[in-house]
Amino acid sequence: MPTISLTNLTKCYDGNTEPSVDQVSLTVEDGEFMCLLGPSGCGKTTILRMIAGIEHSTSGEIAVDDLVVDSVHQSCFIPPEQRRIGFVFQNYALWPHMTVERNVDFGLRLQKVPAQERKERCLDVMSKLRILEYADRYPSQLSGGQQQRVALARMLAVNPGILLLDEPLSNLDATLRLEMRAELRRLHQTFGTTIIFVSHDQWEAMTLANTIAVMNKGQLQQIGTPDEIYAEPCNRFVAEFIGNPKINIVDLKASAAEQVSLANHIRSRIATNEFTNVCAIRPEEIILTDTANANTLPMSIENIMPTGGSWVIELSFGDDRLFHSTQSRPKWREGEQVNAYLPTSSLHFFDQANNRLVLPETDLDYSHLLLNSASINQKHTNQPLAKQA
Ligand SMILES: Nc1ncnc2c1ncn2[C@@H]1O[C@H](COP(=O)(O)OP(=O)(O)OP(=O)(O)O)[C@@H](O)[C@H]1O
Repeated sequence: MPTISLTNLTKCYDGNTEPSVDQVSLTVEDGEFMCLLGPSGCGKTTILRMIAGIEHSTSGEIAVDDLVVDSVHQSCFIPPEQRRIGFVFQNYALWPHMTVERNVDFGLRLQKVPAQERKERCLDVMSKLRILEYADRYPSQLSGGQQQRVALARMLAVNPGILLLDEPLSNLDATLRLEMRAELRRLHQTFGTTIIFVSHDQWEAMTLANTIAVMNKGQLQQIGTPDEIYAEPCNRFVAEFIGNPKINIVDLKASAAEQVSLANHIRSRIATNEFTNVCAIRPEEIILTDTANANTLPMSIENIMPTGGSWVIELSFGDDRLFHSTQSRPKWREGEQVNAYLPTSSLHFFDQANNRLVLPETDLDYSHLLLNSASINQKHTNQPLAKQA
């Protein structure tokens, strides 16, 4: 299967002041399942359309294996039909007057594949996608998920080296989406096709892709495995975009020196420097305990929100709010005090330009913050916390 390389790929639509895709460079390896992930309007579909050849680039280059398929600089543009790339759109546009089998057969007929081979390939792909029993039905007689599978079958029948999927699950309900995700994973394992998948749904991207490319405002932010992107976001945008509930952000520069705040205590325990702007911690990384120790901070439980199988707990410390998430039923009630541990290794730091900073490892020792409930009740008075000996 082919490899796709984008080098400084840029697209400026006529009349727009900002590029929709801005100097994007990435490689999609043979057999990889990559997801382009980012908020609406960040340029994901435009990249897909340029790879398919439906849109011309403004500058930069697209190569499939060693063959340049789009480069203004080299005056080269290979038309879509010669790229061996299949494209499944958000609305999968089946031919309404053709049966399922005729729809699946469509691309093979265009390629003038002999009748017997066409029949065999259609049967094979319909059976793999479990739509054989609907072969004689028309699209209007199928559910959304079944139509989706027909659209995929139509693409796979022509055996494209590369499959481009533009939010193909966006029109489906939650149950069907889940089924189709499993279907897509199976499909990728069975056919080994190189897939580029566009989504603005981080859950979809994390569960499906081998590699995620996070985009924002036309620019590539980070590329890596789902684990890498989650565990080591390269900037604040990626940290906040990935993760549900969202990562907690503590502005290290916001509070006055004498204020009771997480910022002050993190700053007093970690060797931050003048570049350190914000600290972040994922909700599930906060550990809550009954017993205070040298490494815990006293917090109040403001809210406990069940989300079905897990819980989100809103905590307060002084004027700061943190969200904790857990899959264990909380044993505390709203209004109670709890001790929170923020492991040093779970803290992320970002500079003024919002880029990730790696600070020297320091133990977060909160021993001077071991407060009794009386002192935590002072939280809204902005009194400095008494240090324990
Ligand atoms: N034909 C066009 N002419 C002018 N601007 C366009 C055109 N197509 C897209 N754009 C602009 O380019 C930017 C990127 O659009 P694109 O559709 O690639 O984003 P996206 O990340 O796929 O968004 P979504 O998730 O909403 O589909 C947007 O600001 C959009 O308005």
